[in-house]
Amino acid sequence: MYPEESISQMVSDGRMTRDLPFPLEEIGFSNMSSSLNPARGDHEFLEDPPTSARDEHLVEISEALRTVAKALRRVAEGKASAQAEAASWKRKYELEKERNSSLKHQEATKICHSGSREEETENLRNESLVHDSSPENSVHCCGKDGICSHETLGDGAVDAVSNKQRRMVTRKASFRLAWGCNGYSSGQHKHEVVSFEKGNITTAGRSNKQILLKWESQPQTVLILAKPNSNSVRSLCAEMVRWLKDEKKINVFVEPRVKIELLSESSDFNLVQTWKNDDEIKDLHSKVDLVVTLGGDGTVLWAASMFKGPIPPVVPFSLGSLGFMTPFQSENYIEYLDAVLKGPMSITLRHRLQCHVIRDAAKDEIETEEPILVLNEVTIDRGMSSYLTYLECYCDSSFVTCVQGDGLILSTTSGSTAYSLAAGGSMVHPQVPGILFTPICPHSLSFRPLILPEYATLRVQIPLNSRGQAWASFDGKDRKQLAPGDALICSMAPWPVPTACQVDSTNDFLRSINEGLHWNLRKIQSFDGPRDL
Ligand SMILES: NC(=O)c1ccc[n+]([C@@H]2O[C@H](COP(=O)([O-])OP(=O)(O)OC[C@H]3O[C@@H](n4cnc5c(N)ncnc54)[C@H](O)[C@@H]3O)[C@@H](O)[C@H]2O)c1
Ligand SMILES: Nc1ncnc2c1ncn2[C@@H]1O[C@H](COP(=O)(O)OP(=O)(O)OP(=O)(O)O)[C@@H](O)[C@H]1O
Repeated sequence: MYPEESISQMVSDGRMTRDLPFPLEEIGFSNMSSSLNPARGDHEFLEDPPTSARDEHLVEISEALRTVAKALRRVAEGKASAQAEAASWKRKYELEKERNSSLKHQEATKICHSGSREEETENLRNESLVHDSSPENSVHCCGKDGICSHETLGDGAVDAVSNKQRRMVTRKASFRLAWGCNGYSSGQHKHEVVSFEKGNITTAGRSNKQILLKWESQPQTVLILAKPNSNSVRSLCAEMVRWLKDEKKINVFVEPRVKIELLSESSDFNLVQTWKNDDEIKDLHSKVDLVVTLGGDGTVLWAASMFKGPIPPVVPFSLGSLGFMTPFQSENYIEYLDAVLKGPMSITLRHRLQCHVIRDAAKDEIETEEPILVLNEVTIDRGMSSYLTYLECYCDSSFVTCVQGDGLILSTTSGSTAYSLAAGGSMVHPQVPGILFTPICPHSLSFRPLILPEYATLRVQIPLNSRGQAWASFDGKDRKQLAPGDALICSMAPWPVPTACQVDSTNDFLRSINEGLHWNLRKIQSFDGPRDL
């Protein structure tokens, strides 16, 4: 392929270096082509170098080129040993390049970095490779639709061949993480949770940090929602309205029923605001800074159900029997409300589920214009039917299972301590994002509850061959009949319910399960008895 007599010609016309697998300039043989002067007969050294070198540099070049030329000839002849030689030259080139690059950056790094020697070496190694112009590193990362791993890793392995304890550098393929949301690429908000360290995925921050709400301007308007038919609630409500108006100069909204009750007590409550129809309720979120609930968990659910979109922070006062979501004691309402109105306050962002019912008759059409939002759960059960429910369940496009039993609960983590708990589901901290999938009395020994990720979309289908109907209920209310062929679609809603904490999310949650549910209550075993010595 390369006849010996033509090598000098190939050097002078550039073919020799063009066909090399790497540029010789990069291992220190700079300006090789220009150093060779055919007119002077330099290229003739290649075949017959002089015993006394005219120029040290040219001797170096000629030796290198003779070796390469030999290797190339043998490669052309298909000899395995020549391939190994070429590979060894390539390897030398890579090591040389790495060394040069390290040396080049060392001075600069000495000035810029004050880290340890190991860190410096690691940084240099990474830096030299990141700045490599090879195709896999030339991809520009950190685009707007995701995050990239654009770092590389020195693996620290010892090069046994050279036996020089050189650390080999392996290249780690870069990649991009992108978050899809209903077909759209988005998720910049996820960047705080995931990062890359030397190309490896790590969690940089977690979402379990306590959330604080700080007012940027003074709250002006409070909506009070009160449990009906309770004398204690009625009298506390009247007292609270007076205090808010007289002491705090705050506008107060109450439900029309409550306004009538207040007015029957005194005309002083004339200035309390209310609404006339459901359309006005839709605008409440833009008028109200804070919602106060007086009742039990059901009143918190009631408050959440009034807001089909964004909902202002809720301060739940306990006037019920359990009060899992109502950490504030009504006796101390002045102290608590004072602190809340001043801020900052810890809040729990309680996720809600949004549900759509799709009728077989109107496939692909959503029955209600607005989704039904639930704070606790949506339940699909057998209602009055005496047959087993038969529900086909899908998570995104994957089949999950068939539920044959009394029904299925799709619950938020806030609802995990309500119906789902009674059906055998786990108790989950309300700040954990997820959807609980809990069967009700499944007629199967192996059916255990699941917790699915918060981004999942669940579909519960009543098969056409189901023997009975099913009923869906939303936070225990608004029952809807589902006929064979109908489906319920459920996913995380974009509007969580921010509820004020008495201490913080975790403290309030643990206090509720201990004091409300008497979780793991057991007498402590006495020391008085047999024990390890
Ligand atoms: N077998 C059961 O446990 C069962 C049956 C039906 C409904 N429920 C629950 O009742 C809820 C409706 O509540 P309601 O007050 O309108 O009805 P309700 O008056 O019948 O009260 C139900 C009970 O559930 C408690 N509860 C509600 N939400 C809770 C939560 N997130 N964590 C812990 N306990 C909670 C309430 O304090 C109350 O004691 C439904 O969302 C459902 O979760 C439970
Ligand atoms: N403002 C309201 N208007 C209409 N119904 C309400 C209102 N507040 C609460 N309810 C309903 O009243 C019922 C009981 O409310 P809640 O759970 O708050 O009281 P409770 O049953 O005494 O307390 P607990 O749930 O702690 O036992 C619930 O079904 C709830 O939906």
